Amino acid sequence: MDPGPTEDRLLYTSDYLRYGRQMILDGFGLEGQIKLQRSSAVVVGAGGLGCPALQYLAAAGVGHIGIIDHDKVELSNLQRQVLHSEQMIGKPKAYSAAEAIRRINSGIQVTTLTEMLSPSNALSLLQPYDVILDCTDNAPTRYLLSDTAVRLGKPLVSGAAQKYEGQLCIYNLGQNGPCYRCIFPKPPAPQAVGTCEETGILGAVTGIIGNMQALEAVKLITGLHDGNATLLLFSAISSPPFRSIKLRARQPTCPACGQQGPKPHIIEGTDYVTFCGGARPNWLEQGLIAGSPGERIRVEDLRREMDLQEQYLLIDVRPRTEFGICHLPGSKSIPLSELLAEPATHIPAIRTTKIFVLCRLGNDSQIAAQVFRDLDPNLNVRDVVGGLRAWSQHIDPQFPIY
Ligand SMILES: Nc1ncnc2c1ncn2[C@@H]1O[C@H](COP(=O)(O)OP(=O)(O)OP(=O)(O)O)[C@@H](O)[C@H]1O
Ligand SMILES: [Zn+2]
Repeated sequence: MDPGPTEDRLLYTSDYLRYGRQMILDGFGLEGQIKLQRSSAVVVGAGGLGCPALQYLAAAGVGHIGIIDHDKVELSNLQRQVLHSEQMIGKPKAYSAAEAIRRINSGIQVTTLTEMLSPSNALSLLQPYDVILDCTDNAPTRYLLSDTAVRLGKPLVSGAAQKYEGQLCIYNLGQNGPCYRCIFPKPPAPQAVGTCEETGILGAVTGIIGNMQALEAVKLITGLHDGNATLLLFSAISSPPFRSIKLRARQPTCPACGQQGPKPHIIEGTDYVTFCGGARPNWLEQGLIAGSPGERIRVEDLRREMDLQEQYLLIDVRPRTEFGICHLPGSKSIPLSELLAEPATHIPAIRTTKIFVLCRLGNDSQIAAQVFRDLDPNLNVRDVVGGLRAWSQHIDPQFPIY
């Protein structure tokens, strides 16, 4: 039985072995390990970025790790959210991640929170931690985290990843480091930011950024960080894949961290969703309610039309890559982007009695149907409500949802 640390043996005996490989590094040493052990870090979002970040923070021996995530594990998460497993589908991500990192390191304290971070709880939930990691996926939470980090005077290690690309930055670093608002004073339009579900993401890309978030946190805690704020840009398909931009200093006029000091009640008084342009539309629901009835067709009716053996044309307007994943038999691929670029070239091919336009969720198909109507008002065009997702839900459960 290891009696535990003493005055001249500051770690458990087994911890000298466990952490020896990093303790022998110049600039790290026993001192670095003790700093890690006495430190705390909170990871907001236990998804694609949060999982690898948590894995390395736990393995390195950060003494207290907080995990905040309100979501549950889904099958589509497992491609990149590497702490979760098939057995954990349906369970809260915070618990799943906590269990996984406790298996890696039983010597650390792990606190889980299954609440959504919001203006009313952010200060109290993040206050106990030395370093905050932003591993979330939406603009309102990014601004909220930044304002909270400024108010609490803590560094915010922020990661983002989409498609083949990633970004990494530490905000509110030291005395002069800018906050997220300094660099991005205006949020992007809600329709300009897609979720991983909409835009796609390669798992290893989130792995790279999430690992680097853990690395930056370890550097901050152990004093290895040089204190310079830079924005690191990564693209898996560019050469070279990494670029680094030196960030300007804190903006004197910034409402969060500027010279006037934070605007009073900036956290409590901000509706972050409205600030970021309002709630993102629920595309699926929107697809189910928009449009006039004569211009739309439900999947059940499409099925009947297809069975009638009459002439019809079924146009799938998803990108070709998605068409290549799965499509309905007999459907013709005309990607929306190609249709919008050169509408007229597609018109001769579609002079058929009935034209049905289809996409993944039922939104792009509405745009495409309108393009056809604008080209020729006599065309009998209807878009398929709810798209292929609805086809899978109501007609053919074997048709893949992705
Ligand atoms: N305000 C918030 N409070 C707590 N957790 C948050 C907040 N905003 C986002 N998250 C969490 O951040 C994580 C982001 O990870 P990621 O985008 O990889 O997962 P996802 O949302 O499950 O992905 P997908 O878009 O494929 O469904 C999610 O688990 C999400 O629940
Ligand atoms: Zn600022």
